[in-house]
Amino acid sequence: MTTLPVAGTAHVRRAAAGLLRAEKRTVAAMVLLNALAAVAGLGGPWLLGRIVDTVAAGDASPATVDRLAGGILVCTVAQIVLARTALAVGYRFGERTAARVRERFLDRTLALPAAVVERVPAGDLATRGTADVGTVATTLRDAVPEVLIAAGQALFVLVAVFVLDPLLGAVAVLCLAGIPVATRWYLRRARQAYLREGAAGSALADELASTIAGARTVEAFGLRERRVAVVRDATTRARRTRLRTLFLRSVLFPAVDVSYVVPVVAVLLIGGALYVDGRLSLGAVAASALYLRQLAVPLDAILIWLEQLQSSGASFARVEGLAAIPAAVTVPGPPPANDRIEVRGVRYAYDGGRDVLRGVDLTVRPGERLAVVGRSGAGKSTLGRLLAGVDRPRGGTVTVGGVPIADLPPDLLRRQVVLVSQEHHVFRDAVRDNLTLAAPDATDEQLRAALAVVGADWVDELPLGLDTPLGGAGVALDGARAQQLALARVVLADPHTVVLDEATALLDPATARNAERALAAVLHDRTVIAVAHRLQTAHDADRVAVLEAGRLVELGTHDELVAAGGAYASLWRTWHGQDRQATTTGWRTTASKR
Ligand SMILES: Nc1ncnc2c1ncn2[C@@H]1O[C@H](COP(=O)(O)OP(=O)(O)OP(=O)(O)O)[C@@H](O)[C@H]1O
Repeated sequence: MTTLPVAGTAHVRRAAAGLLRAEKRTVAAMVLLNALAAVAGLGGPWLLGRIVDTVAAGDASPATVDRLAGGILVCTVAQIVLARTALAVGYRFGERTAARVRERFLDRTLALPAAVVERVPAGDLATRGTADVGTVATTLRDAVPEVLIAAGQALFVLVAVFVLDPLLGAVAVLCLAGIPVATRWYLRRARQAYLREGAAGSALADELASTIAGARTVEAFGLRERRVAVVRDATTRARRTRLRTLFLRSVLFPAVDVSYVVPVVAVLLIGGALYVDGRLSLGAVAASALYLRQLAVPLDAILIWLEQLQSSGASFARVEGLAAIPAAVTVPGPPPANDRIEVRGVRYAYDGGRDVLRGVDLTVRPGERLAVVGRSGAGKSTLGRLLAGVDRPRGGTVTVGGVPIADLPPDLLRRQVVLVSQEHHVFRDAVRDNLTLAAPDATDEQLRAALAVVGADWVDELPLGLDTPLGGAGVALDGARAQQLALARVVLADPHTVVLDEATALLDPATARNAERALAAVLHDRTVIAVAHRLQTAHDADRVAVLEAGRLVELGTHDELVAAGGAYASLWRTWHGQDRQATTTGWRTTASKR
C-alpha cells in the first residue's frame, strides 16, 4: 500500500508565506493595530515611574499624581481597545485562511489520480482531511493572531527597557537567554515527535476503520483476538508518541517559567545599586521592573501557542503533502476519431514493483464481445483498468480513436469507456444526484428511462421518488439495488465500450440472475470487454484474449483456441471438468453488434 507524502520544511514555509500574502491587507492592519496597542501598553509603567520620581522628589501635588494616574487609565483603556480590535481582525484573517486551506485540500484530494486514492490507507487521507486540517484551521484562527500580537508586545517592552537604561536593557536580554536555549532544545525535537504522533494517530484510525469495515469477516473467521492485538499495538504506539511530546512540553514549560523571574530579580538588584549610586532614578528602576514583569504575559502566550504551532506545523506538512502527488492530468486535445481501442506494448507495475503486464498488444474491434481470461494473477483486472482509463500504463499506449484513454477529461472518458466492477458506491445524496453524476444534464424522463432499462422500478415506490435521500440517515440500498443504480449510471453515460470485472461476483445466485438480466440490457449495442472468471463467458464471446504472467499468449474465437490445444484449451478442459453447470453470462441473450 502506498503512503501519502509529507511536505518538507521549505515547502511548508513557502505555503505559509503564500497564505499570508493572500491576505496582505488584513495582515498589515493586524500588525499596525498591534503596534499601536503595544505602544499604548508602554504608557502605564512609564507614567507609574513618573509618579514614583515625583513623589520621591517630594514635589508631588495631588493634582499632578491624579493627572499621571488618569494617563495610566487612558493608556490601559486604549491598549485594551486596540488589542481587541487587532484580535478581531486577526480572527477574520484566520477564518478566511483556514477556509482557503480546507478548499485547497479538498481540491487536491479530488484531483488525486483514482489509482492513488485506491492505494493509500483510507485512514491517513481521512485524518489529514479532518484532524490535520482542523488543527491548522484552529492555529490560523487563534494562534497566528495571538502570537503576532504577543511578539509585538514583547519587542516593544524590551525596547522600552533599553530606552529607560541601556545597561538594564542589556541585563534583561542576557537574563532571558534561558528561554531561547530551552525553546531551541524543544523545537529540535518537536517536529519529528509531532509528525510521529500524527502518523501513529492515522495508523490507529486506519486499523480501527479496517476492523469495523471487515467486522463480518472478523466474526466469520474468528479473527477477533488478532484484530484486538493489532489495534492494541497501534494504540500502544500512539500512546508512546503522545508521551514523547508530553515529555518535551514538561521540560520546556518549567525552564521557561524560571527564566521569566531571573531578569526581574537582576534588574531590581542592579537597578537598586545604580539608584544608590545616584546614576538612575527610582522611577526608572520601578518602570523597568514593571516592564519585565509585563514581559511574562506575551512570552507566556507565545510559548503556549508554540506547542500548537509545532503540532500544526506537522499537520500542515501532512496537509501540504498532497501537493507532491501529481494530479490526474487530463490533456485537452482532439476527441477520439472513432471507437477503436488499441493497446500497444503496454507495461504496468504497481508502486514501482515488478511488471505485472509485460508488453501487451491488442486491438478491440468496435461492437465485439471480447473475453479476457487467464489464471489468477495473470493481469486480467489490471488490463481491464488500463482499458477503462482508470490507470495509466508505465510503458506503451492504450488509445481510443487514436487518443490516450487516460488523458481524456472525465466527461469525455465516461462517454467512451466505463468500468463496471463489483464495487457500487452509493453516495449519501438523493437518487437523482446519484444518477446525474454520469450525465449532469439528464432530465427526469431520461433518469427514469435509464432506471427502467435496469429494472429499478423500486425507485417509484420510494417516499420521495428521485428526491429520496440514500445512505446514512436516508434509505439504505442492498447490493443488488446499488448495482442497479451503478448500471443506470452506465446507461446515462452511454459509453460505446463497457469493461466488466466481476460485476456480479458479490451477489447471491438469485440476485445475480436478475442483475445479469439488467446487465444484458445495459450491454446491448455496446462493445464489451469482460474479465472472465468463468469460462462460460469466454465460450459465449466473439473472441478470447488469453493472458499468462502479464503477456497476451493467445487471441481468437473459443473454437479456434480449443482446436489450437494451447493455454486456453488447457484452461477450458480444467474448467469444463469442474464448473460446467455455470450459468448465463448476461450477454448471450440480448447481445447485438453495432
Ligand atoms: N493494488 C495492487 N497492488 C499491488 N499489486 C497488485 C495490485 N493489484 C494487483 N496486483 C498484482 O498484480 C498482478 C496482476 O493482478 P490482477 O488482479 O490484474 O490479476 P488477475 O488476472 O485479474 O487475477 P484474479 O483473477 O485473481 O483477479 C498480481 O500479481 C497481483 O498480485
